[in-house]
Amino acid sequence: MTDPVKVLVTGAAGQIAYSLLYSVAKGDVFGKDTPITLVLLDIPPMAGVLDGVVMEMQDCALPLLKEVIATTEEAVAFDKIDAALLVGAMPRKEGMERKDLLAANVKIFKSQGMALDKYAKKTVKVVVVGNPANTNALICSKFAPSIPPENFSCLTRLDQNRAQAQIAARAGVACSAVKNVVIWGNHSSTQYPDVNHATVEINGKTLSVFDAIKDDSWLKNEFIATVQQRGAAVIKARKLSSAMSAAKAICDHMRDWWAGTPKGQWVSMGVVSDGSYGIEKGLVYSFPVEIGSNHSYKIVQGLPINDFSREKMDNTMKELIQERDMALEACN
Ligand SMILES: NC(=O)c1ccc[n+]([C@@H]2O[C@H](COP(=O)([O-])OP(=O)(O)OC[C@H]3O[C@@H](n4cnc5c(N)ncnc54)[C@H](O)[C@@H]3O)[C@@H](O)[C@H]2O)c1
Ligand SMILES: O=C(O)CC[C@H](O)C(=O)O
Repeated sequence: MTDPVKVLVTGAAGQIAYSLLYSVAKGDVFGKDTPITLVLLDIPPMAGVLDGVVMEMQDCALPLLKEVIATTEEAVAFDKIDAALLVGAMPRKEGMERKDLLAANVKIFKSQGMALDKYAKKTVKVVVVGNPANTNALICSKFAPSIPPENFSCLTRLDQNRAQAQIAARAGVACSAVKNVVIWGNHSSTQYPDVNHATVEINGKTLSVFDAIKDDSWLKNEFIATVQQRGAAVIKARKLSSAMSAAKAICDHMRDWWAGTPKGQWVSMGVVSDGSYGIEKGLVYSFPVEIGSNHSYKIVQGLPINDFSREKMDNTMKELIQERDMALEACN
């Protein structure tokens, strides 16, 4: 067995963490033979709940789980970590836009960026889940200047999974038959789920999504709106934001980052823009990425972008520029 991977989960007393911790600790993310040290961070009023979570982790009797460290102090939480799953933040309530959370949540990510800079390994891989996830990741990276910007990401895999599932249901196939759906931009209602480069396998034949679905109007309207509004629909129905599906998506995101993507397939991650596809440099924008075996990703290059896509990609970029400016103001 290899050395344990030290994994921090913030918001560890919250609802996403309750679904997430078990999957991480049983080997779904870092490999079935990789021992795990789990670090759980939450705020002091949640210390009692955190104790209960630790008891349950112990009671799962998981062979890969070497140690659980529960804390309410960032200096302890971020110490020499290999991976950070930054979930802890306020969730949106019905009627709020995700950017309404910005002022409250961005300060958490400034503080955690500084803690990453000071205490974490320089190779740490960070996924920001707390909303507004893209802008929180940007702030986190900005306040951790000693860690390479490419080590920061935000979660848009939930949007990818939602898009894939919608296409699969419409085509009457399993989700695994749908490949290379792209989520561009912000994890918000301006995101652009793009199926122009995606394929569906039906009866052994690989078809474009447009040929498989044969309903361009649905693909250009209802499909996009459903994916963009899915988070809000879940909040309306559950009176709580998505948790089980979010936890699954966090596992998918970090597993692929750790182990790499299959040849010819890409996944969507919010990453720091290098200017690809005309997206302003420095924004944390969701792109299609291919990931190698050494935990390093490349933004997929050269995808043809039609006018319909261009408008939607620019629209979600504009929202991210506004969020960035508001966040920087809130941090000062
Ligand atoms: N990017 C995505 O796809 C996605 C999907 C679902 C939810 N989310 C977001 O994830 C976040 C968490 O959602 P949830 O449903 O688990 O919320 P929750 O309220 O159930 O749990 C959040 C936890 O974070 C803790 N917390 C608050 N401030 C903290 C801090 N400074 N350090 C550590 N912990 C802190 C809270 O005490 C709480 O226990 C929300 O912002 C939500 O909007 C993002
Ligand atoms: O705030 C929301 O829209 C819901 C939480 C989450 O971002 C999601 O997509 O389910």
